[in-house]
Amino acid sequence: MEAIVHTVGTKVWIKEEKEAWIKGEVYKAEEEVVLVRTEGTGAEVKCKPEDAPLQNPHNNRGVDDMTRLSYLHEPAVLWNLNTRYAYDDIYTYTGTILIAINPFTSLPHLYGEHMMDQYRGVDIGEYAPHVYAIADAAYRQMRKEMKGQSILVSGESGAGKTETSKLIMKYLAYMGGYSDAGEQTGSGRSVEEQVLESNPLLEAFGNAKTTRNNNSSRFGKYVEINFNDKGVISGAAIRTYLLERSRVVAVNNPERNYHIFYQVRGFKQVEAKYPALLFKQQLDAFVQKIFPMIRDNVRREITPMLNHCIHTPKASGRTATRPAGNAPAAAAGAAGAQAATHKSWTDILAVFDTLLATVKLNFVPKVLVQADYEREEIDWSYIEFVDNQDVLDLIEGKLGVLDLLDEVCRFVDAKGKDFAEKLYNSGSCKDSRRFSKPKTSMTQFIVDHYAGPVKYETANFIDKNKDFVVPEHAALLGGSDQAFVAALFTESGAAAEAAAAAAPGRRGGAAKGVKFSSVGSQFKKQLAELMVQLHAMEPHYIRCIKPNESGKNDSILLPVPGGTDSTLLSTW
Ligand SMILES: Nc1ncnc2c1ncn2[C@@H]1O[C@H](COP(=O)(O)OP(=O)(O)OP(=O)(O)O)[C@@H](O)[C@H]1O
Repeated sequence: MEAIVHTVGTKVWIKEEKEAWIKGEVYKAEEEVVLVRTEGTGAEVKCKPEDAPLQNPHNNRGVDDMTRLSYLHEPAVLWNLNTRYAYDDIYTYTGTILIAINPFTSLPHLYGEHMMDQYRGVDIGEYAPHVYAIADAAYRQMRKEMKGQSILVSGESGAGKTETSKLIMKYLAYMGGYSDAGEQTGSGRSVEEQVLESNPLLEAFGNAKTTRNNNSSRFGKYVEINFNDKGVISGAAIRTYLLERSRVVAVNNPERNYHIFYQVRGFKQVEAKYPALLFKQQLDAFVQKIFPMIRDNVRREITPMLNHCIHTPKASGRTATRPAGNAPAAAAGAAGAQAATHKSWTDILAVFDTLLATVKLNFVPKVLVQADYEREEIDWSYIEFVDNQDVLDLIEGKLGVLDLLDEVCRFVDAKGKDFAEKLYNSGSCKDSRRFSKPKTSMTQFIVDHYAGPVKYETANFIDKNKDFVVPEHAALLGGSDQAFVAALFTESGAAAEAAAAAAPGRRGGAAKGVKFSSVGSQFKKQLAELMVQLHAMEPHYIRCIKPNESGKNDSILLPVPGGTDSTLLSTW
């Protein structure tokens, strides 16, 4: 860090309660202390020189690469992003990392073929920062070095990851299009068409309105696009991570269930009200129209299930397991008909998972199948991350938070407080400097993440971690006259696994040799797998930022001085 030199007249930043940082000018400077007059209010502030970071030379539009800032510190970064955002310059580089600030409004001048053309083959930095520039750099590097590239898109919920990923996919489809891959997949549609068409399908079954985002993806996504040696798309695969399945049966107002329920219900309402309008159109045709990529046989099996879900009588009373809103209430089933209810739920869960898997299978070219087999051979031993290691140890290490959660989940009557107690008493947690117990609570715990401490409420952890099907349900579905449903619970052996997994819990303790399936353990495995893949590729980074909580294209919400919000309460 360069020495901070303050003299009379030096332009600086001063921390302020409401605005986070305001501009000021030094009017008296001593070795240990400076006196600053703030801009606008004219307030006089006395502080240490290091608490008055220097302003960068005047520039009304900010800089498009933050490594060009003479002074790189929090107020400089915030000011730069804020200034650019005011001009709808939502993209900014920090070296080769792209920062993308959600505009919360359509900016058509930024996208489309004419813009793709502009960024084609052009080095990063030559034109204004753009997501196309990152996609282009990855594409060109792949061709030049003949090496796999990855683009990591990160950010909090509602920051714009999904939209950014779609823009990348469009760009890559544009660059690597015109293949004859339709023949290859046997679907009559080219791979790039299928890649793009997969988005509405995945969003229908995997996205829902939450308090943070009206179109929140409730699963992680890894999209793999393969190119041949001519740079033409030859195949694609989508791997999904941890779909939030509990949402299907339990949603809290004002959140909603998965979009598909509302889409199909909308169709049914129109059909009921205007039968003449729809004429001979059926739900099946509707599903085919909006999701052309679902194979005919799968669609024919899924459609009646969706129909059945929509028509299951409304649940009464059991709000805890009842989705909010009318449409998905059908998914909760009738309270009086418990078996039917469970059938509905598990049907839907099966549909969800299978649809996501179907999208994947539709794309998979033979090379990838082999890669999948090879994947099974990978040794999932611990992968070392240099950064953040102690938090990772705490969460996914031996006898860490996830291990202990699995232990507790093996007992049928376990409650959140039992889990909390286990954490408080376990050496691996209580001895970690990243772990603490809130003084007054017996159900919460705090993890000190790199961005600050987060308080977790354990109440829902147990239910959300269980990932097995009750044996009766597995048996019921395995015997279904719907071949599609039956196959899910017989061919894959899921029924046997589910029965085994559920058995110990039902006896009130863990049995020897039983394969226990939990969301936490899957998470660990999938993450390890992802890291192996990413390590083999050249990474590119895009950091998405949600500028404010209102979801409006007005301002960047500046952080309040004092750092992170230590009272944030998270549930899993
Ligand atoms: N580049 C963009 N242009 C216009 N609107 C955008 C853009 N990026 C994001 N948005 C808007 O912000 C909303 C939220 O973005 P998005 O769904 O991509 O967030 P996310 O990071 O994927 O969130 P989650 O983690 O909850 O899935 C979008 O539905 C869209 O309205």
